[in-house]
Amino acid sequence: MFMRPGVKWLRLPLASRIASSRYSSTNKTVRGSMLFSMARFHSQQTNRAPNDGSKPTTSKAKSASNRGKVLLLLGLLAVGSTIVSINYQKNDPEEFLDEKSFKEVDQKSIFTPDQVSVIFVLGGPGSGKGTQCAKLVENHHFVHLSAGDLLRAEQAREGSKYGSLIKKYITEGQIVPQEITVQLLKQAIQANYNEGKTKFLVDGFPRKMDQAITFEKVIVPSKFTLFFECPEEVMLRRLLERGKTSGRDDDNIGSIKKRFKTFVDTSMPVVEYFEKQSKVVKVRCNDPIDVVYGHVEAAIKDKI
Ligand SMILES: Nc1ncnc2c1ncn2[C@@H]1O[C@H](COP(=O)(O)OP(=O)(O)OP(=O)(O)O)[C@@H](O)[C@H]1O
Ligand SMILES: O=c1ccn([C@@H]2O[C@H](COP(=O)(O)O)[C@@H](O)[C@H]2O)c(=O)[nH]1
Repeated sequence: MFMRPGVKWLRLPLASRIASSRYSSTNKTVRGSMLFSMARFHSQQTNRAPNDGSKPTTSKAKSASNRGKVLLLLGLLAVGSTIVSINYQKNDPEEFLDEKSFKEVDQKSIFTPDQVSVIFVLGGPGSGKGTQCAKLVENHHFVHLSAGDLLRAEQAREGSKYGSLIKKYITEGQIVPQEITVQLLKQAIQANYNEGKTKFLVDGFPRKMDQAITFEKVIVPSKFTLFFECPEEVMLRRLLERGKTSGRDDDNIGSIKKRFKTFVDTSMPVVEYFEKQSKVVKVRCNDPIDVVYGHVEAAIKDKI
């Protein structure tokens, strides 16, 4: 019900998808121009007089008409091939970015990494992201932006046209369409930046490949990702405990199971994507809160 187009395609390794799509498109373009060259070559060949001194055997008119047909055929093939090439070029991650402004190829990010530093904080539901971010804020004066908190605030905001949609996605453990979340983050970062704040922990985001690509393209490339590794049974225990008082729509066993599945299927590919860029710092989170914080400090001390 909440599946969006392109999900299957996104399951393939990103690098190979980009590579294969670019390879195909380049090949098709090359093939298109090769056909034009072949047509030109054919035309040159048929216009040349035989070099044995004999007269051409066919009439001028017939030969011109045949040449015309061949050129037309080759021209059509070239045009068709170019169209195929353009369609191949569409088949890259940006195909899944729904909002026009997010698709603009030449769009520069609003901030450079020198102006604004963003650390993504990822980990399974209940792994302790929010808890550890609070400690980092105390000690390093980061601005903590939790994508989940921003969505819940938008859901609760009077007059929000997205309220019921957000509630549905959150209860189902699904990822809210990126346009909403990226926009909320963009506004929050911009507002803080206007007040002179430049260091951000973006918690629980990006949860899906399209978000990762859009955020880095439209707002700012991330510095690195802090990733909390935690066994599922530990996270389950913590969330059920939190659910006794949190009042969250998704801290119940039904939603928690769905969130775990979404985490594995949809969010882990994001971690793998950044890992390939050597931009992931992993922290073991199955220890008491202060011990985990010790791991966090040790892991990031040379990176902030
Ligand atoms: N190291 C820890 N040991 C025991 N309990 C913890 C630990 N870290 C966090 N908790 C508790 O587990 C619950 C979940 O923690 P927290 O809200 O920080 O996780 P989260 O990763 O931000 O979750 P979500 O993604 O669902 O928002 C909280 O009740 C918190 O107090
Ligand atoms: O980028 C995001 C982040 C979160 N969501 C939705 O919110 C809930 C709760 O997130 P927490 O980080 O656990 O507070 C999550 O399960 C998603 O449904 C999102 O859609 N996109």
